[in-house]
Amino acid sequence: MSNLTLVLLAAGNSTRFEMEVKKQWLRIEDKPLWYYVAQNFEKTQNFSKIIIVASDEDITFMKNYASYHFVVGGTTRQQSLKNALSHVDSEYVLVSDIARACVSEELLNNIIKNHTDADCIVPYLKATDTIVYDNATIDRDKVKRLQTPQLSKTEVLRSALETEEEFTDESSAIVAHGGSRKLILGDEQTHKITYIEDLNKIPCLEAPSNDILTGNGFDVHAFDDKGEMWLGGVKIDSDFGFKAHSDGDVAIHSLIDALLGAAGMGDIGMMFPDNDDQYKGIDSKELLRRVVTKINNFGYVIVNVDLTIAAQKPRIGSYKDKMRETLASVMKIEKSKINVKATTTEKLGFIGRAEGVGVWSNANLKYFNWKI
Ligand SMILES: C[C@@](CO)(OP(=O)(O)O)[C@H](O)COP(=O)(O)OP(=O)(O)OC[C@H]1O[C@@H](n2ccc(N)nc2=O)[C@H](O)[C@@H]1O
Repeated sequence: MSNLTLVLLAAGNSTRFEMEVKKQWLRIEDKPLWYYVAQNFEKTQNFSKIIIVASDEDITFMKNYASYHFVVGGTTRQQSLKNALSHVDSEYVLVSDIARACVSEELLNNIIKNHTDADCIVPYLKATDTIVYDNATIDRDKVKRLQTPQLSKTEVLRSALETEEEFTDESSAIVAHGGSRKLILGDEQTHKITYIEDLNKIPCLEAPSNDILTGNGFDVHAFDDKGEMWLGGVKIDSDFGFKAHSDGDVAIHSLIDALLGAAGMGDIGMMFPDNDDQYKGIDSKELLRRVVTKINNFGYVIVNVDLTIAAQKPRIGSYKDKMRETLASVMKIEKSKINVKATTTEKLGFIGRAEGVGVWSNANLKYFNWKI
């Protein structure tokens, strides 16, 4: 059906999911959930356009995976949908939530088959439990639990959403606006992922892959004949510091690049530009904290990290343990997963001439394992 646009809503902040990882970034094998869902739809239908609605930050990373049409979401599902609709120019639009991860080809074809029968085609499930509404038992045979995807006439949906009233699905807005709705039997497996325990109720989702993702980082800072020296998150007893925009902790900068590298998220300067005043003099442990939060939100878990600090001075042997403790606390991992090495360069090169310090780092990540 070539006059049909797919809109996938993935801008939710997963508040009820109550996990560090945002549900759209859970891995199915090695694919983020949003990508897994989009590819499944793409396999079953020839859409005129596929629009993914997500946050700015997510879109930056999503572009690593695919060249779909990305639209920044709004503060509510309805606003996100309106943002998407401004990019829809096909006669019909199919709207689904990424959280409904397992939409069968049969259900999708059945929705499409009925697309001319009403302004909105909606899958529903019957209510099998006794239903009490506002303390009164009601006739459960009249209760319909609506699901997505829902297929709407684009113009009908667009005008139905020109309202301040918030609706949790397209068909309710359309019916409230005087439009028609056709209900077709839905599918239990199109269950919406709202809580972490929902994941084990959905048979189509494969566990995350056991891949280990490796990244490396390298950074250098020249000595400054003034200021404090911070290295590995620890204050070094020294009468000289590093030339830098931040606190100059070259070990943490190298470690950040290794973490971002393993996650495929670019480098430290992209995330914290060294000409941005907000980072002037910043404690690099705060930068590391933000990077760890981001990689956890995007579905990664730190396995281990290893740093090599190349410096003719200062001697850091007595600081290593404190560095490991400090970094473990910031990264929320065991101290045993952090190794800090030090070496001179036998007086060779700029490091050997004690002009500055260079640090190499490696980091290993794995995917957050939700399939327990
Ligand atoms: C921590 C921060 C923030 O305060 O500054 P410092 O305290 O080190 O100065 C920065 O994140 C520290 O970023 P870092 O990446 O080490 O700085 P630079 O080496 O100057 O690179 C800055 C940006 O320029 C880009 N870059 C660098 C070298 C190059 N030949 N081409 C580039 O395009 C890099 O991708 C990086 O994103």
